[in-house]
Amino acid sequence: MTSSEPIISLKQVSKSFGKAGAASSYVAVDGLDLQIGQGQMLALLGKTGCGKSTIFNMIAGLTEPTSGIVTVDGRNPFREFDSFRGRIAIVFQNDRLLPWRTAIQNVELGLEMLDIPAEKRRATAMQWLTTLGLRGHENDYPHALSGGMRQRVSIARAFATDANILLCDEPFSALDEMTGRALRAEFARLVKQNGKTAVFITHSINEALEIGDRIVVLKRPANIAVDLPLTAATTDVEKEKIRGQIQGVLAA
Ligand SMILES: Nc1ncnc2c1ncn2[C@@H]1O[C@H](COP(=O)(O)OP(=O)(O)OP(=O)(O)O)[C@@H](O)[C@H]1O
Repeated sequence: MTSSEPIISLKQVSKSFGKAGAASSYVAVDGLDLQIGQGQMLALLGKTGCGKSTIFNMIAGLTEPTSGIVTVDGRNPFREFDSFRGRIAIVFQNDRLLPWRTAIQNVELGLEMLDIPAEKRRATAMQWLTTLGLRGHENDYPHALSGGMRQRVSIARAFATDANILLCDEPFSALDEMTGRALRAEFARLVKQNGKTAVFITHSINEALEIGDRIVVLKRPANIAVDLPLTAATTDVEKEKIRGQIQGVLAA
């Protein structure tokens, strides 16, 4: 696959909950066209309930669209769910670490599911914990770690599986401003350095402007309101214009 081909593709995708046409049927995603290129860092913004998580669930193959086509790497993530094992990692707002496992055992979890031998598991987990600045804390249990450290463990867990797609659901929003800012800058660097494709849901325009190289703002039901590319050459003045555009959509 060349870098110009989308690794994630949603074509005319709709998702309703409840029986189609019934009074209780609810349209969460409405004819969405979204192509995401390999190596892209896409920030997904939108008012609460506009369908962001539903989009993630369809990309991750956890739910099937009511109509339209979702492909990841050219394949159907719902119907071929098993073939995506270890290829897509999800990072949540809450670190979702298992409290009875140490930091390193939590990072090893995804590798255990992929049947990686114990020695290789340990080495890979340790390498990612070290990269995330947690060397010396590998045998700590989650309760002994700060919120920022726990989120570092969950990011190490996502990278350790070698998944080439990272779906991040507000991964830094539960952290204080300084911790969140430092971690997201590091996360963005690691995504680029390791050639991952990342889609992250955020409610923060600052966060989207800081680390996104594309910002998609959704209206409700989920469809694209604006689709804004950012490059290293995007100036602060242009970013302020983009901020205004996003605020306008979110206020509508
Ligand atoms: N399993 C479900 N059954 C019925 N309705 C659902 C289901 N999942 C989501 N919805 C509805 O679909 C809409 C979109 O939900 P979704 O969780 O995707 O939004 P979101 O943009 O991620 O919201 P938030 O920003 O609050 O996390 C909401 O109105 C929600 O109530």
